[in-house]
Amino acid sequence: MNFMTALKDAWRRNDSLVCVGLDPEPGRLPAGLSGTEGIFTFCRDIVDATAGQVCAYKPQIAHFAAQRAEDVLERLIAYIHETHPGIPVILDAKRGDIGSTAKHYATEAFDRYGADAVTLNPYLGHDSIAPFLDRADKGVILLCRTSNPGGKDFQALDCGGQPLYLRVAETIAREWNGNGNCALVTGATWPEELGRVRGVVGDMPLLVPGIGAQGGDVAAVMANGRTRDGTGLMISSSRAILYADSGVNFAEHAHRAAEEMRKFVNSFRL
Ligand SMILES: O=C(O)c1cc(=O)[nH]c(=O)n1[C@@H]1O[C@H](COP(=O)(O)O)[C@@H](O)[C@H]1O
Repeated sequence: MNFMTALKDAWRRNDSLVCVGLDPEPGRLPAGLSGTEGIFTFCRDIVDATAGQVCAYKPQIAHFAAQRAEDVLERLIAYIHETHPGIPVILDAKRGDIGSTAKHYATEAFDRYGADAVTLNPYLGHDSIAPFLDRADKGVILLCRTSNPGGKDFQALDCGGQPLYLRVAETIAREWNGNGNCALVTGATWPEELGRVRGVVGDMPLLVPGIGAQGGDVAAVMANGRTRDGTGLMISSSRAILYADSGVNFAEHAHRAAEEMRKFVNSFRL
């Protein structure tokens, strides 16, 4: 199914703007789980426990690749599609390279891993993103104003009277979104900037990491980022949900943390 349609359906069906980030850390797996099989079991149990609470999942590729667990990532995404159909999977890979290489990254994300959307770095410009944009059924989620402290080093630089991140947002909304498959990353730690981005991109979906472990403010994100119909956001949290508890009942605690976050976000929806 088309990523944008699947996302809108999941917002409605699960009444949720919450995205759970799947960032397995070998040193934080619950007792009894280890190795690449432990990573699969951990992520699978988190997914099964939270599938009713989310609008998307976002596995982060380095957390798998660093453990030589790319095959686990492939299996996990296939598992999500089979067991919880209709929940879009965003591969967080932040790719960006010249066109001839980018086409292989597009094949990797969409055909090897079977992701519905991928995060990308727009720094190399339009031709580096074209192989992804051409996949009209897939989501192309571009870094705009990232959540980390150093995000401002380049993103806030003056670009003809406006910060670079706003110019990025405008260009993507006006010139790159011919297939209607673009979204932007705007960190929860910069809610005012997120509001400025919303002001120039209309109803384009925003992926908003930085809630939970990075201390982002849900109320401010909602006030500045939600669209008129109370959607438009994929508010992502990884560590605060995955590691809500390290005991044998980790999945139950993850369920509770995701449900609390869903309800808290929804309290600011309309
Ligand atoms: O693209 C991302 O997902 C991303 C962009 C950004 O600006 N900040 C950011 O933290 N992320 C990712 O979102 C996740 C945040 O994890 P937590 O801080 O544990 O919720 C990590 O996987 C990051 O790589």
